[in-house]
Amino acid sequence: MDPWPAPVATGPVRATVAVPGSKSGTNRALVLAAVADGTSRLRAPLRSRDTLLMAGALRALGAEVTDAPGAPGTSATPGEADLVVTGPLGAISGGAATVDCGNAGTVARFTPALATLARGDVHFDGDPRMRERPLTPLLAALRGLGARIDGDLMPFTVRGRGGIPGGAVTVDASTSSQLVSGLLLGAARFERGATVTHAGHRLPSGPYLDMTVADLRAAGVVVHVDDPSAVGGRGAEADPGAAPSTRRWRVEPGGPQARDRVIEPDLNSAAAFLAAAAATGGQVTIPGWPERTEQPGRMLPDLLVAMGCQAELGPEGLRVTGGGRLTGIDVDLSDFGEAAPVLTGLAVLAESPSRLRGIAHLRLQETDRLAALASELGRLGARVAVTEDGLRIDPAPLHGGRLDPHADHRLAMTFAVVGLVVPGVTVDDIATTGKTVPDFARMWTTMLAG
Ligand SMILES: O=C(O)C1=C[C@@H](OP(=O)(O)O)[C@@H](O)[C@H](O)C1
Ligand SMILES: C=C(OP(=O)(O)O)C(=O)O
Repeated sequence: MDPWPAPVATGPVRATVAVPGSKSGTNRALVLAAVADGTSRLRAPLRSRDTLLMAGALRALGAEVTDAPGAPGTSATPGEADLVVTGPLGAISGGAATVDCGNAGTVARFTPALATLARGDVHFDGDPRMRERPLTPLLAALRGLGARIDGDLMPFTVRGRGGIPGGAVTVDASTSSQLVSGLLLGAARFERGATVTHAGHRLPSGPYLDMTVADLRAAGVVVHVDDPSAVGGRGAEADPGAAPSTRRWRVEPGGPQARDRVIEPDLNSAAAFLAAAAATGGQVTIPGWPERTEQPGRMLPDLLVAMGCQAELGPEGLRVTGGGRLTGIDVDLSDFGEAAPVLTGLAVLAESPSRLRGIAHLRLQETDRLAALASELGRLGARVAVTEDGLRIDPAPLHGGRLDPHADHRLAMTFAVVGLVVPGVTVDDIATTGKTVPDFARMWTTMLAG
């Protein structure tokens, strides 16, 4: 396929952009609904590669997942249908099932625990990259809770026996918070629930663990969380002198209950559109921006303000106004690594250097994000250096070039942002954005048309 010519903004971008639902919210809600006894409804869910893969996985495991007309006004995307889920999963047809995880970390890490509840063999596989992403600590922990699993990495097979005893287990989630979420989300269906202790040198993406706990509690599951300040920091990067981070969760057996919930807009998906305002000195409004949320994207307004923008949350949503000049930032993104690509895109346009820290785990995501950002933006003349735990970006004059997003949705969106102000940027495989933002290219053109 021909590369996508990133459109150049002819002036400051001014637009209101309704972004689709949260990937993390949709996939947690799907999992909890599939494990619950009864029928749940998700309003304004995300329909993208990652959530369709999740729906497919849950169907394979015996849940019913169907589309139903949505109530007007609930979705940022007009006409978007609800998802109706009937659980509990467990009955798999023919005694065996296959789960395709694609390159969705949430599918690969959240569904193996559910497969232990089914009766039969469940084979897991995914994109070539998913075979390289961390899973071993999760599979070892599930074995510790009583599961039978063949394999330590993808592909692997869970030999489901209709349930597992559960109990206490320790897992090193330094490479991904999803390794803990994947244990907690199924644990209420284990006979004795689960007590999960993280022991490792860091725990990235902490807000996603808070989201997991909040969603479990909202579905009626009893979860106890040890005070993180009492047991060590979280998000702290590996430092030989630092105390290892420890955190513990206890999920009691029982539940979750079926429920009806509205999925928030995906604040990570909003990032590229807000960055368009920052890059061009324009103004972009995201309707439906929540006043309170577990999504780490709540940090975006402050990050953009630190780079020279104004941000205001009002009745129309979050409005970000670019200041015309961008300043570099020095920030620890261990809680919010997903912001790193787009912030790097802005940092290469900034007048002063930037330092993004606390994101060593990005090496293990959709691609090695640190290496790919440095090499691809380097093709435009940008000075992006990989450090032990992140990136250092120094100002440099930029020119056009052809960029490969390495099958990473956030890299593709980042390159679109840079292309707004650097003529001659083309992006291979812009459709890779469909992992979380279906129709990104059309949304981008519509934004530019105001
Ligand atoms: O639990 C979740 O929904 C997510 C957790 C994070 O993963 P890591 O902990 O691997 O960073 C995040 O990057 C991912 O996009 C979504
Ligand atoms: C890291 C990400 O995804 P995944 O859920 O596949 O880990 C992401 O969306 O930035």
